[in-house]
Amino acid sequence: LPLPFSSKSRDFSLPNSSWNSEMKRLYEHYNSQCEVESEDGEKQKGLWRRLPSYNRSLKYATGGVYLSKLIQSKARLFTRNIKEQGGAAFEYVLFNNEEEQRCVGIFQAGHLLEGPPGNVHGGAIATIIDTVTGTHATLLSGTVMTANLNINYRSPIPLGGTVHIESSLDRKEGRKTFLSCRVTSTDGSKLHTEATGDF
Ligand SMILES: CCCCCCCC/C=C\CCCCCCCC(=O)SCCNC(=O)CCNC(=O)[C@H](O)C(C)(C)COP(=O)(O)OP(=O)(O)OC[C@H]1O[C@@H](n2cnc3c(N)ncnc32)[C@H](O)[C@@H]1OP(=O)(O)O
Repeated sequence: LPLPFSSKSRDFSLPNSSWNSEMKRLYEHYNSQCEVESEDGEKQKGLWRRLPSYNRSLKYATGGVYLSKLIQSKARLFTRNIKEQGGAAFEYVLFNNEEEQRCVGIFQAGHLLEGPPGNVHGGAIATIIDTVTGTHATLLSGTVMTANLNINYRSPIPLGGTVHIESSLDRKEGRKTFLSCRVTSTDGSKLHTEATGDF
């Protein structure tokens, strides 16, 4: 596994007591497809892989940028830095399907992410889309940055609710990777957000 995915620190993408039933159900849906049992009872790699998630990536930063010891020790990943008890902000887990070049995020939006009354802030939605597509682009193409993220907000996401996020590869052009992303209700019937990203 690439370095950011292989740390020994706490893995934030495992179920915790703040997860609602939809979050747990979808987690189980994908997690049960990460390992399959063959006819002779052997365990085999499945279609999906759960991606672990840690609260810091800076200690892995390389290159010539000067990072003070203070920043190095205090830096935390934006989506994993809320000290309050679990469930207050971003609860999410990502699963990758390498064969189909699809990456799925299951996202439960906590009470600290309010924008319009009772609904999730558009910036928080952009953040989780950037996280899913950015991670997907990294898995597909190695080290990348988000160059462009285009978002259409179609229907509000209720605060406290769980949504299904799916990123898929549109095309690669030289060193550019183009992805599409859809945020829907967990049963897929309601479209919340559509986005495209260039990395
Ligand atoms: C994605 C990272 C994932 C990491 C995963 C780690 C493991 C998991 C751990 C934790 C998961 C968390 C995951 C979080 C994910 C968050 C990701 C972010 O939010 S990244 C921060 C926001 N992005 C910036 O700050 C970029 C700022 N911009 C730049 O640095 C440059 O502009 C850059 C690198 C994007 C391009 O600069 P140039 O100098 O390399 O290249 P030039 O020549 O300008 O462009 C190359 C080609 O791209 C097009 N291009 C450039 N900018 C574009 C734009 N805005 N829109 C469309 N095309 C653009 C150009 O037209 C050119 O195309 P032609 O080759 O000519 O065909």
